[in-house]
Amino acid sequence: MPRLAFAQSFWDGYDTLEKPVRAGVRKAMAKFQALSVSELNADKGLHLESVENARDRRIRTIRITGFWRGVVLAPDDGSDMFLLVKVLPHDDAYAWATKRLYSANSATRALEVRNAVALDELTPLYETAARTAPRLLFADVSDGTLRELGVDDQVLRAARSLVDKAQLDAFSTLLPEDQLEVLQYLAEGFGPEEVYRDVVAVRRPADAPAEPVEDLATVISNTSARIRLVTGPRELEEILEKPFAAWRVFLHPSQRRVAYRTSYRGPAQVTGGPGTGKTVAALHRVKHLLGHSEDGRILLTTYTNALAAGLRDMLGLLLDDDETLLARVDVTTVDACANGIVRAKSATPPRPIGDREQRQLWEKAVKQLDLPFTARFLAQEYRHVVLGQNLRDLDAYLGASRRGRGTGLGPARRREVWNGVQRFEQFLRDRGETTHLQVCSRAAELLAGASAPYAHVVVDEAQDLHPAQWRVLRAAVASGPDDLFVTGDPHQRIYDSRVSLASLGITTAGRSFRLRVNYRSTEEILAWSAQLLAPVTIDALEGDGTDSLAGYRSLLHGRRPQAQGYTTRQEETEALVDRVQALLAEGLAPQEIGVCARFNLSLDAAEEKLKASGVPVLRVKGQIPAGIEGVRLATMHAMKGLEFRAVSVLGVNEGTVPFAREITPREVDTLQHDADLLRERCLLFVACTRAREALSVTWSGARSPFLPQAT
Ligand SMILES: Nc1ncnc2c1ncn2[C@@H]1O[C@H](COP(=O)(O)OP(=O)(O)OP(=O)(O)O)[C@@H](O)[C@H]1O
Repeated sequence: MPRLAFAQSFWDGYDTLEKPVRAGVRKAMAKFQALSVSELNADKGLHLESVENARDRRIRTIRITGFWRGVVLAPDDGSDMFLLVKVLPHDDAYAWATKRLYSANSATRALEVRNAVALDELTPLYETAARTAPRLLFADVSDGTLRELGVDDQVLRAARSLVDKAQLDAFSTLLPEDQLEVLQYLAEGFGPEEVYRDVVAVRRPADAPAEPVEDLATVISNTSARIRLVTGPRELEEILEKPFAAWRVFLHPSQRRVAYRTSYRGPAQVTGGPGTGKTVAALHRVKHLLGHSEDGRILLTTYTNALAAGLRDMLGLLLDDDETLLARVDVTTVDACANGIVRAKSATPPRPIGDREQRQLWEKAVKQLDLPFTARFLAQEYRHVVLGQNLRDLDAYLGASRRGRGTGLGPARRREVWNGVQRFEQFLRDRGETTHLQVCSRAAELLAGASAPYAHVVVDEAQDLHPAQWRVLRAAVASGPDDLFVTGDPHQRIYDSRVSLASLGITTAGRSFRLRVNYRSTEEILAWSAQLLAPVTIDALEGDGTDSLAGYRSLLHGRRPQAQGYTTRQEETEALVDRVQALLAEGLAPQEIGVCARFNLSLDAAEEKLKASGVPVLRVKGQIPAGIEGVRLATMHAMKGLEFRAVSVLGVNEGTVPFAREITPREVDTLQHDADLLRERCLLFVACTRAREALSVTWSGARSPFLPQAT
């Protein structure tokens, strides 16, 4: 009986195939499970036939419907594994099949595919131009090194003709996958040893023999990052029936390496730019940890309730809704977790108040005590210094370091601050209220004296957590192997939190990993968005040193983002309506389009105009109800964790982005001023990186100073 495997390329677009075509795929695939190899070859309906002039003699087509064909790689070496690689309309299928060549990578031993015809045609043209170029892209890397990294003759020749990264990008859809990645890493300036470690070693089977084995079945089973083997009819039915979420099955080797590492000796950290699959890695880690022991409980946290709801759904999908496993995982925010811990131990449940109410109490304290500070200054001092360091009395505050604060405070001034703090806390007690961070401090205290409730804690969106929240997480699990698994991106810090994880008893040294391949957005969207952060330095997730987006890239390509200014808000809104209409006409579903702005207020006009032109809309506040049609309208903060095929960011005006009122004046506190600006800049970055295929950024009047000059 033949065996069947699916290449990831098969799923690109599978979900958008029409029903009869999908039914045809199911019928054809069932034959691969029912017939012998010779029966398959003889089957009239399947019509498994070789392709004339194909570069790869193993390429076959099969009949799916009258008009659609499947492209299959068939074994010619006596092995029995068939690989379904594409389903396309008849002519496209033949055009695709003729040009492709599959081969085993000599270093990773995985199956790769290239457009051999296009490479042969283009390389001589680039070679001619390269002869007069002052510098070649891979001038510093020897042929020997490239070969050790798996680069073969045809790719070597192409690589030697490239002068810059833009040309490598132009070749990216033609080159074999692993070799392309090697070249991209080298082009980003990584040394050959790093490339070997991060691209080759993670894929190469541990027991790979010295000489590559060429039989198709072995090579296919070496390619788990891109190929899925089907083991039985039920599994076949399942993968063709369920909407296919590639992230459940195909992990990038760098994701697999971090998520399925048997055990870490202590806290582990995974960083990476937007869309690099950090959330996916965190979910797979939970799956791995569940398999580790029979009964340990796991806490999976993220920043907001809406994100937690999303994580819960994804975990259900990953664990096939296995109730026993799911019952062992608490998926929640740190605040909700802390609240539960405090509630369990006290007569009255904590009643945390929001930022606005806290601001009012600070104002009242300033007024009553006639303090020489603004309410905002006190609130920040309380957040960053008092709660940040968990200072409990005046002496502790008088002796505390105020690192990160931009104004010096002598002892007399500190006493005044402390009076304000006491008054603020008194107001809360009098009202029977508290704040989320106070609840966290209390929860950490309660946990300190008890046995830790969790065997493992997995943290997503870690960049936004406050030290008080980290204390809860630290206390929720005993220090030791696999205690904390933390994912986050410091470029996406949109709440004003500063932490040094080491000072909180969380050291990830030697257990820090980085993801670099973006699965969400096109390279054009990434490159454009990354420019927004080019002028600034970003502190590392763990609080020591800095982070960068070096090597961060996408394998997807598409149109360039549009950035456009308008004279009036009305014109900007009208242009938005036209853009949305055009996207809908292109075939996007309304819910695949996201529109966002700095404030809810700015979205009102857009909502009204879109509705008036007959476009269904849905305002996103918190969790999105599944299945409701409508273009999503959200603030930049609410965009966190979401993604859309097309995103329009509106009102990127001077005074709005950054929002002038949220920026501490430089003369009040220079460091806070810079931190506020950085937070707003990151917010714009987060909004833009939610786009998968199309991004448009607009403003009316003077544009935001964050937008690059060339825009
Ligand atoms: N191995 C994979 N195969 C296919 N798709 C993937 C893979 N990993 C991630 N994705 C997809 O890429 C997108 C981004 O993944 P994810 O949300 O995990 O990234 P992230 O790094 O957490 O992003 P952000 O920091 O921007 O929130 C999602 O649509 C996810 O399904």
